[in-house]
Amino acid sequence: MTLTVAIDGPAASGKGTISKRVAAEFGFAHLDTGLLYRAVGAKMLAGVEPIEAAQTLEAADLTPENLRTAEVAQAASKVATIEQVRAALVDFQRAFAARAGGAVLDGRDIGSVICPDAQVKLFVTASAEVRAERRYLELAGKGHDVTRDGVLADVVERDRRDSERAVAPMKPAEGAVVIDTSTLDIEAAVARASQFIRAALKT
Ligand SMILES: Nc1ncnc2c1ncn2[C@@H]1O[C@H](COP(=O)(O)OP(=O)(O)O)[C@@H](O)[C@H]1O
Ligand SMILES: Nc1ccn([C@@H]2O[C@H](COP(=O)(O)OP(=O)(O)O)[C@@H](O)[C@H]2O)c(=O)n1
Repeated sequence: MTLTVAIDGPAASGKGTISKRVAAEFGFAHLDTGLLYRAVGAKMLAGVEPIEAAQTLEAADLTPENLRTAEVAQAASKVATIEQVRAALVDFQRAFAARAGGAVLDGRDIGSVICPDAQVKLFVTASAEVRAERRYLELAGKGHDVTRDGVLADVVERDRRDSERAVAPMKPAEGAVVIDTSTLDIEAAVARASQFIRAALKT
């Protein structure tokens, strides 16, 4: 069967972690759509015009390690406000979602715009302070030169830009279940998400 799981939510809420884990548990393919915007953002920082970058994006551009920096995240959220950038990425995401065997996509507009018919829609969130602390530990652990205040400011600024933009703003999709992970560890958050997928598989 073709089951689509849409997982949206703000920066560092844990949607990627949940997506990877449930994809492995249920044998679904996983697409981190944030990487598409990060790749376009990185190209803009390298001097390429963002719409052109989105229209010519290739698999080889999606190299997670150099894209997971605070600078690229900010650039991603800027290019993500451009309608033609978003439009250039729609077909790829929808084709991925329609894969036989099931797919999990995580991002900001998956349940609202990319896959409004997804059988499972989750909106994973947590307080800004909790999310910033998690992202700080992640980046500091990888040796990035970051401060707690700097990471919190980045997260708050991106959330504001992502939720206030005119095109495909971040928001819980109609029918989405909100999972607040502020007081949930990874195991508990994944268990919550799995429960909704299991229920959808039974229907
Ligand atoms: N429920 C949780 N409790 C504690 N840490 C978490 C939890 N979920 C995710 N993390 C950690 O927080 C960081 C950000 O998680 P990630 O899944 O990358 O978020 P997102 O995809 O929403 O940006 C990672 O280092 C991850 O291991
Ligand atoms: N479906 C998506 C995914 C990401 N994005 C944008 O891309 C940026 C980076 O996304 P991400 O998911 O990699 O960011 P994190 O939540 O991992 O910090 C976001 O701040 C959004 O501006 C989007 O607009 N739509």
